[in-house]
Amino acid sequence: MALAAPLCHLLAAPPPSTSAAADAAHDHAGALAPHSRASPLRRRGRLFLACRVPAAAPSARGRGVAAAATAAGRPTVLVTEKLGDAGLELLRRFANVDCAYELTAEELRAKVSLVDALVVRSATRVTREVFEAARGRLRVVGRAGVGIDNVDLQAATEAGCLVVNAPTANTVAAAEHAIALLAAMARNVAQADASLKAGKWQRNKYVGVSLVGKTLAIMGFGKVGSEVARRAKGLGMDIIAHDPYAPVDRARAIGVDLVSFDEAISTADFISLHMPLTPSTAKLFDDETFANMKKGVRIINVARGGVVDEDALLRALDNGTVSQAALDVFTEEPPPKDSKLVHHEHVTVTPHLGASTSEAQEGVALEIAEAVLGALKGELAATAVNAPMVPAEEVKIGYSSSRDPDDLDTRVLRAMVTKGIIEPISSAFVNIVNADYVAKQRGLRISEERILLDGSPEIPIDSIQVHLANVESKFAGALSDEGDIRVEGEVKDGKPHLTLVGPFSVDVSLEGNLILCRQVDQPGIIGKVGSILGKMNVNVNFMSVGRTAPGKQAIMAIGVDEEPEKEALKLIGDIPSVEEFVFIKL
Ligand SMILES: NC(=O)c1ccc[n+]([C@@H]2O[C@H](COP(=O)([O-])OP(=O)(O)OC[C@H]3O[C@@H](n4cnc5c(N)ncnc54)[C@H](O)[C@@H]3O)[C@@H](O)[C@H]2O)c1
Ligand SMILES: O=C(O)[C@H](O)COP(=O)(O)O
Repeated sequence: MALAAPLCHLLAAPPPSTSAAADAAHDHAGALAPHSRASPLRRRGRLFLACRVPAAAPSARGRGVAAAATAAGRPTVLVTEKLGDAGLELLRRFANVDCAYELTAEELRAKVSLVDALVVRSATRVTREVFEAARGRLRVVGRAGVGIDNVDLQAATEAGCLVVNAPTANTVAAAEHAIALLAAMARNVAQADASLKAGKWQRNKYVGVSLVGKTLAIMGFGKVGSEVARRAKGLGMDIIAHDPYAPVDRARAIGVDLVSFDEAISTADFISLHMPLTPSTAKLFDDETFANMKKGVRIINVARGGVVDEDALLRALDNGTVSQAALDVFTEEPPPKDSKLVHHEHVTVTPHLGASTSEAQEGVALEIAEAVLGALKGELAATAVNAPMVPAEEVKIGYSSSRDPDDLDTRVLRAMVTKGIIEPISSAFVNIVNADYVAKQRGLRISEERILLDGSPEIPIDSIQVHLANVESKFAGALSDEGDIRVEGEVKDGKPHLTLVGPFSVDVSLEGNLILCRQVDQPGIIGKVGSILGKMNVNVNFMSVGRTAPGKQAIMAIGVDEEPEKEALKLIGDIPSVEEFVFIKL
């Protein structure tokens, strides 16, 4: 949001330097350091911030991307695996696209610092080292498919890089492949095909088993799992499913019973795996699990090789617990050439072809191209897998709006408030992706409140209030006696304006250079400050004055075109009635 970050930035004070960036901020502020005679400069206090925001205010991230795109030309997208033509064409309309397949890890690290987005499928390992090598430039990783186990999401989040996937376009393809493997395995299609091509005619050897009336357990009743269930029902199979997170109603609606893990594995004739690879599903199918299965069970895996302990599966095949397996995915891809599992006579294999239909690949490519381009434009991606979804707690942000609270997405605003608070006091780069993570890491916990107004729902947010405890302020005059800082702002003609600082009303455009000066209200101060700036060749582009009461405390907000010399700031500070001032570059 255009306003939230500058307002918070305005009030956050850099601590003693703890990093290179903080050092730089201090050095920069050396000539510009907050100055006060009357009170300690950095008082701890509470920040209360309220600002008005118009409907059309663009997101800060969006503006940043647009600005970057304008300054540096089109964004660059690196595509490291084969992508459908329609998706590539779409990407090429808005970005420079570098298709570089089969890169080594080293080559990927070398390229990634030169691109704004990276598009991968399952073969590219986007590791922490890749995000580190990107050195902050990489803004989006697009996974042209579902599984994101090849992307280090934690490292992406820490680097402020959004990860988006294409979760729906290959669902049917994967389900169809599971059914193809199920039928092929039951009827020994692959083995019989190889035998006949080798000149043999082995009708007795390849007697299969029927599917009708058999129990199929779907492990992971998500998009692919439920499509497999529908299709298998059509084959006359009885379907049970295990999924700790699947809604019972959805399963019931397609005639599937959700059962426990133990019941599923111990009663099924066929087991089809459709859960993601996560730390909790890794090697879920191990010796113990196989031992609890019905003797002679048949297993299909089009999910991820890593959910199965492949050595344990081999043992289960050898001892007859598992009579057949059909595998599209492997722990290591491609699997070693001499893999006993791949060469096992009771195992049917395909080289990770679940998503490989021309229809699915075109769909996935378009889905991911749209998501990546949207993310590069600063839009909130619906398929983001690491954007913050859960509000943090403690610092309180209130949004006054005429919109239904459910129709109010505040992630960008929350991120910008966090950015305004954290960036000036650290070397962190904060954006929509990592804001909650960085805030939590630094002990800044945020809660949000929506205040419903009577008005037009066309205007998403009318005002924002932020309560922030235990921040330090560069400008002690903004602190109330209770230790709160109150700031108000409003966006006028698309520009953020500061309208209140603590007890002082002002009207200041939050752009460019700003001197905030607190003094005792008396005639002549404006002239003195103006003449110092004039003598130093600093052009004043606006000035706004506010006071608590005649003759009491007053504030001057002065917009200046040039950054004043240290000497000019010192002279302002030396004016007897000036109690403190701060120079801010916005
Ligand atoms: N072989 C391929 O080419 C191919 C193609 C598409 C998808 N996939 C893989 O299939 C998997 C599923 O894809 P999807 O689109 O259905 O995803 P999905 O997110 O819609 O479904 C996954 C389901 O697994 C469930 N789950 C999570 N942990 C579980 C556990 N411990 N036990 C049981 N269920 C659990 C989730 O609740 C969810 O309902 C993914 O790993 C994906 O990568 C492979
Ligand atoms: O998770 C997926 O979408 C599938 O495993 C497909 O992977 P692929 O894009 O490498 O074919």
